[in-house]
Amino acid sequence: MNPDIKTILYSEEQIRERSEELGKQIAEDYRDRPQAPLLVALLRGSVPFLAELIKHIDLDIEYDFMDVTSYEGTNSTGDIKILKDLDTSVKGRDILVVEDIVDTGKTVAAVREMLMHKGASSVKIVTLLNKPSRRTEQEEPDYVGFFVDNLFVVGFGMDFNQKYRCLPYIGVLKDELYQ
Ligand SMILES: O=P(O)(O)OC[C@H]1O[C@H](OP(=O)(O)OP(=O)(O)O)[C@H](O)[C@@H]1O
Ligand SMILES: Nc1nc2[nH]cnc2c(=O)[nH]1
Repeated sequence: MNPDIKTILYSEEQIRERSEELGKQIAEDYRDRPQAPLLVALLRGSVPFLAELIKHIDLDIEYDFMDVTSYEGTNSTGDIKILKDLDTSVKGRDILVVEDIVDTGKTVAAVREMLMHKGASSVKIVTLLNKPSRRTEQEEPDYVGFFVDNLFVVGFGMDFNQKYRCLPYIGVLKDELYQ
């Protein structure tokens, strides 16, 4: 275990199993749609979850990336900036936004609005973690891996000042490191 980690909340195995359940559920829910969904993964945090999830969605899906950010350290600035937009057209498509965590909900609220504005047929959200205690927007993800309390978590894509994204599990840092 990384020496900076105080507690592991979800292990690699738990994440894999839950991603498999979510992938199967998503495949079932979209099976009868005329076209398979376009997965829109939000850089950078969602990459490990996207990689795990797509193994388990037995449909002819496509994926693309957007990079939007609002965080500095552990604080949301509330100001969403697009750093990279999609290369794929969303017009008339069912979109499934892939997130590592929904916290205040500001990121998914802004992305949902942008995608609907560009003519998506539907926008749903799949997130590995849901932290409803800090929600400020009326956003409820459609598919949730796990719930977390009001803790700043790292690992499996999630960073603290760009560190710890590559840990294969989700954990909490030792108190003295959150400065
Ligand atoms: O619900 P919210 O309060 O908006 O927070 C959730 C967002 O915060 C993190 O992104 P960040 O902007 O840190 O970018 P990253 O994915 O590159 O780490 C995370 O990946 C979510 O996208
Ligand atoms: N790494 C990380 N990023 C976040 N963005 C919003 N909430 C969190 C969190 O708990 N951890």
